[in-house]
Amino acid sequence: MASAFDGATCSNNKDDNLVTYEEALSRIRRVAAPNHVRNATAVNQSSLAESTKNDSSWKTWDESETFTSPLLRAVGLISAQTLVAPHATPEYDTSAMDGFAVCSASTVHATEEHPLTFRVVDSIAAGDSFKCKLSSNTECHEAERVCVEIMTGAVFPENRLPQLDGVVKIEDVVMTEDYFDGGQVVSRCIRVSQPVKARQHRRPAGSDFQKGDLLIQQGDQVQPCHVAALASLGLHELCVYGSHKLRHLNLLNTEGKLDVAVLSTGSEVLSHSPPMRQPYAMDPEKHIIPDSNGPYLVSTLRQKYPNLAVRYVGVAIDKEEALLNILTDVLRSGCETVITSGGVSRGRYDLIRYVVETLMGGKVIFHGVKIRPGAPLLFATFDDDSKKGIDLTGRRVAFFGVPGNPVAAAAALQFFVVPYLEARLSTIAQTTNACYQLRRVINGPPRAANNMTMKEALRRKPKNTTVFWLSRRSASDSETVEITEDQASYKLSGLLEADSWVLVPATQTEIFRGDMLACCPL
Ligand SMILES: Nc1nc2c(c(=O)[nH]1)N[C@H]1C(S)=C(S)[C@@H](COP(=O)(O)OP(=O)(O)OC[C@H]3O[C@@H](n4cnc5c(N)ncnc54)[C@H](O)[C@@H]3O)O[C@H]1N2
Ligand code: MOO
Repeated sequence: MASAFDGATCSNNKDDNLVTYEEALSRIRRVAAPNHVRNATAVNQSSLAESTKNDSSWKTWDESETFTSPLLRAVGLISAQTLVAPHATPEYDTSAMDGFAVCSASTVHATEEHPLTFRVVDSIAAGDSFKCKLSSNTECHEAERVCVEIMTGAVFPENRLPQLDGVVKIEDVVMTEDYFDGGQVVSRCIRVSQPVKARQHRRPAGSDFQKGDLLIQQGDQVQPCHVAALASLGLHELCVYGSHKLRHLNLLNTEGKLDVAVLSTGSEVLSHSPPMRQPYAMDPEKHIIPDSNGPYLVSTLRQKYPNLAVRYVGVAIDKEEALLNILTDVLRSGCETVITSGGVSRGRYDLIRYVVETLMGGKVIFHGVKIRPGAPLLFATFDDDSKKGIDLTGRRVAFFGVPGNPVAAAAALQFFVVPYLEARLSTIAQTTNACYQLRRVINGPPRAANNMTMKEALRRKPKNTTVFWLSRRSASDSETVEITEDQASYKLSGLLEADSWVLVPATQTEIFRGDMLACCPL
């Protein structure tokens, strides 16, 4: 099969194909329009009554009893334990971008007119440990003019080539390949035409959680952000208050139907469901990270839409065939919406678009949005008339390929998947007279998006880009919100700090104290 990375040179198509947030939303709403309604998913009044009954029972937990709940079932319950991070994350320094690790000091004289050439000596995928192909007597100065291809999330080659301290993005280099007569590639080089800053695009070990950081406190009501944080540290269960009877209350009656399937992707990612653990993870040489996106996406959707059947499918490795097989099975299983996380940016193993579009005949509606975080988002559809047709029995399936970084995945869920599902559910309700309960009420009525006053001025933001900031509503003034400190799209600690998102439109470049901005709860 052709690789998504074929071609001797890499074009610099940067942001050319990105759509605006507004355009992306309008395309999403068009896909959710009434002519593609599957009646079978409509929920009738009696199941609504059933789930409402369950909701009220949730409030009657008994503090004299506790039980151990699987994390994915613990949302809404009250934690009976205080848990802290058992170790730091990331465990190693990792790359924030798909590109090339270079010695930043050796790039200071790089210019457009005089680009510097670096020989690519190896490639590190996320999860891989670095086995340098250079001979053991390679001198440091030689290492300054070599580079290592590195993927987002891959560990820096610190042990063997510590000089390679920063990363230049793949779209910021020109790649060349030299061939033998027989057409075989003998060496690959990159040309760098601007200086790389020391430690550029590098995520330091321990910059998300430090060992001992608080994850959840006894008495906290468990939220999806707790699920993500605990899952990212390899925790699968939580002791919660209540009787064992509660264990079954959040298993809603969705038997026989599947509306949303959630699949995480990445060879470095370890499935949250123990039976699905891939053999890859058993290799002690690999740098494995636990899946936190799958648990976050599933628990958020189950919390928001208790009447939808949301299934965690597990993890697929970054191989075309593995992705094709598992996605084909998912489509055949009758779902209406598929959400994958990871594999949509520019790395050698970012195969989602290739598999969806080229191997499965999906129609790409957009790939790349002028937003932060979450820019590489992919939205596609599958219809019965797709060229590589899998029989969808009349369904149109919406496909969201959300980016792998956890905060980017959370933003994509909130600002793209949720509007799609809301449009879809109201469409179904209108056309079938079915009644949907859109949100579970745990603590009072659903918290809607509204305008909030900014507590502080905000640094400049990129032009022409819509930004979703994690924020916290003021404890003393319910109309005021502030942007939380130290946000980055790989930091789950940022999600734990926040309780809402603030949306800064593309047209606004500066935010002053007292400005009003749209804010919606996490
Ligand atoms: N050269 C470029 N590199 C990257 C760009 C870019 O524009 N040019 N965009 C960056 C942005 S923005 C994002 S967001 C990420 C998205 O990348 P992918 O969707 O391809 O995701 P991966 O590379 O597979 O993973 C990214 C990151 O997230 C971690 N990850 C993935 N899945 C999970 C999971 N289920 N649970 C927890 N963490 C997960 C993964 O290990 C990586 O660290 O691309 C940037 N790169
Ligand atoms: O890590 Mo990326 O910035 O979506 O947002």
